Amino acid sequence: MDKVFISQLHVDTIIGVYDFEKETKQSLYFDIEMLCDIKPAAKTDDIALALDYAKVSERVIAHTTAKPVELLETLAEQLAAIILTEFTTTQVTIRISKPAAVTQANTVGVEITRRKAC
Ligand SMILES: Nc1nc2c(c(=O)[nH]1)N=C([C@H](O)[C@@H](O)CO)CN2
Repeated sequence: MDKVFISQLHVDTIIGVYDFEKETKQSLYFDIEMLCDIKPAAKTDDIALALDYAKVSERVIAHTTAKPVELLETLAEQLAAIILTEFTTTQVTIRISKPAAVTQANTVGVEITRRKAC
């Protein structure tokens, strides 16, 4: 199966468990892989038949900045459900990195893979 991907999409937003995290935006980075068949788009050279990574990126930014949540897990599950519902992909993998969360680490985060229900 083919993939459309988004690498290191940067979004500043309110996210976190602790009180101090509810006042200042922090950086998140998203890596997203979406399984799909790219042949219809390739054959026709038509963006309407493509899984549009720009539209997915806009949707991820809009949702991530709309309503704060505490856990990266919550955000990852919400975004996976949105992408599987609104875009023509059968499986999505979302990795969210929060580099400022643990000073001793380069970055930390979560990764999930979810499939469209049959
Ligand atoms: N598995 C997770 N662990 C932690 C999260 C999280 O979202 N998922 N969040 C925090 C805090 O918000 C942290 O980022 C503050 O340093 C801690 N652990």
